[in-house]
Amino acid sequence: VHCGSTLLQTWRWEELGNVQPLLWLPISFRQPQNENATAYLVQDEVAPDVGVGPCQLSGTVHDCSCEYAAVERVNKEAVLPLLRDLVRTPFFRYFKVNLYCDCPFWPDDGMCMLRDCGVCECEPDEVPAPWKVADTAANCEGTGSPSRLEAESEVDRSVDASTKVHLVNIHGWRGYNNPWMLEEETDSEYSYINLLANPERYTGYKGEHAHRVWNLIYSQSCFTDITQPDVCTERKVFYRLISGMHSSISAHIAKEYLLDEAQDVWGPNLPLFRDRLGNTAVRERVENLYFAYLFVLRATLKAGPLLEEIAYDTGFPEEDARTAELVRQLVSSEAVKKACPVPFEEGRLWKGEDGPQLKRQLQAHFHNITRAMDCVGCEKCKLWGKLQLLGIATSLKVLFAAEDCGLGSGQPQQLQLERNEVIAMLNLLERLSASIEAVRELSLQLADGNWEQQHPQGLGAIQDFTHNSLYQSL
Ligand SMILES: Cc1cc2nc3c(=O)[nH]c(=O)nc-3n(C[C@H](O)[C@H](O)[C@H](O)COP(=O)(O)OP(=O)(O)OC[C@H]3O[C@@H](n4cnc5c(N)ncnc54)[C@H](O)[C@@H]3O)c2cc1C
Repeated sequence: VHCGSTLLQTWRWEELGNVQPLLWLPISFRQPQNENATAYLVQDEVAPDVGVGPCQLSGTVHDCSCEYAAVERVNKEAVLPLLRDLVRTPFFRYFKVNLYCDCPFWPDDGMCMLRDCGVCECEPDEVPAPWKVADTAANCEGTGSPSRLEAESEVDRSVDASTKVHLVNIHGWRGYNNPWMLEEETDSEYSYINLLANPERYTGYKGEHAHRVWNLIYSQSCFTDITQPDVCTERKVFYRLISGMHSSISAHIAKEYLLDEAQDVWGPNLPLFRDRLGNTAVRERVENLYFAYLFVLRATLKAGPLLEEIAYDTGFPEEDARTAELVRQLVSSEAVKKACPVPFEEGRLWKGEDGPQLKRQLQAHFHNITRAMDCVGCEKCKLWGKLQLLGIATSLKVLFAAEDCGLGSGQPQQLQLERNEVIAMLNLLERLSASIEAVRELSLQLADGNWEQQHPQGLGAIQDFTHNSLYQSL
C-alpha cells in the first residue's frame, strides 16, 4: 500500500489470493495528518495471467543498475522539479535549429504548407544579446569547417577572469565535432526558437505521413533483427534510445491532447495512453523510456564538472546565476546519487574487436535518422525531433568522448561542448523526465476505473482533429 509516494505496507502476490486482476485498488484510508488520504494497493511484482493493465514495472531497469521504483521516486521528487525550472531559464529556453531543409528520401508531398504555421520563431531582439554577438563573430570567421573549428575552440574555451568556461561557439546548430551528427552543410541556416512558446504536445500529425517517417527510422538495417537474442549490446542500446524517445513523444501527446478544439481544452487522453503505452503488450516501450532517461541522466552527470563551470551568459546576471545554481543542484544531487549511483555503465560498450567499426556503422545510421527529421511534416514535431536527436547525439558524445576525441592521437582529450548541445541534452532530459512522470500519473488514472465512464466509446469519444485548421492554430 502506498499513500502518495510513501510505501506503507507490502504483501507478496500469492498472499493476495483472488484480488487479481485489479492492479490498482484505491482504498479509503484515514491518517491523523490527512483525513481523506487515499492509498493504492499496487502490484509490485509481475503477476501471472493479469492481462492488459496499466504498465507496472518492477525490478531493475535492464542494462542499468537502478530499480524502476527508485527511478520513479527520485525523478518525481528531485530531478523533474529542477529540470522544469531549468528549461524555463533564458539560457535553456532558446534553441537554434534549421527547420527548412528538404526531405532527402522522398519528394515533397503537400505537407509543406504546414511549414509556416507550426512554429513561431524568435524576434531578433528576443535572442540573448551575447549570443548574437557570438553568432556574428562565428559567421564572419567561416561556416564551420572542421579545421576552422579546431582553431576556434582554442579561443572559445579560454577561461575568463571569473574562471568560467566559455562554450565553443560555431556557426550552425548541430553541435561541435559531434561524430553522431552530420557535418554542417554549407547552406547551414538556422533560427532561434523559444521552446516555451512552442511546447511539445498533440499536434494532429499522424497517419501515413507520420508512419512513413517512423518506418524509415525503424527500417535502418541495424534495427531489423533487434529482437533476436544474439544482437550485440551496442545495437540494443541504440534501438532503446530511439524507441525511448518515441515513447516520450507518445507520452506527451497522451498527456497534452486537444480534447475540445472549439473550447481549446487540453488534457490527458487516457484511451490513447492505454493504446500506446498503458498496456502490457507495449510494456517494452515504457522500459525503453526509462532506459533512455537513465542514459541521458548518466551523460549529464558525467558532463557535470564541465556543466558546473560553464558561463551561462544571456546578459541577465541574476537569471544566469540561478541557471548555474540549478545546474549545480542537478549534477550534484545527493538524492540521485543515493537512488541511482551509476545510471548506466558506458565503459562496457565498443570493447569487442569490431568495436570501432560498429561505432562508425551506428553513427552512419544515426546520421540517416537525423536526415529523416527533415521529412517530418509538422513544424513543431520537427523542432522537438531535431532537438531530441541532438540531445541523444550529445549524450553519446559525452559518454564516449574520451575515446572518440583521442582517436588517432592516442591521447584522450577534454570534452568540449557547443551551447546548442548543452541546451538540447538538458531539454531532452527534461522531456524524458516529464514523460516518466506522465506515465506514472496516467497509469494511476487509467487504473482508477472511472475513466471509461467518462469516455464510454474509448478513443472514438475524443474528437480526432486531423484537419489543417488544427495545424494552423498550433
Ligand atoms: C520525429 C517525430 C516527432 C513527432 N512529434 C509529434 C508531436 O510533437 N505531437 C504529435 O501530435 N505528433 C507527433 N508525431 C506523430 C506521432 O509520433 C505519431 O506518429 C502519431 O501520433 C500517430 O501515432 P500511432 O499510434 O499511429 O503510432 P506511431 O507513434 O506513429 O508509431 C508507429 C509504429 O511504430 C511502432 N512504435 C510505436 N511506439 C514505439 C516505441 N516507443 N518504440 C518502438 N516502436 C514503436 C509501432 O509499431 C507503431 O505502430 C511525431 C512524429 C515524428 C516522426
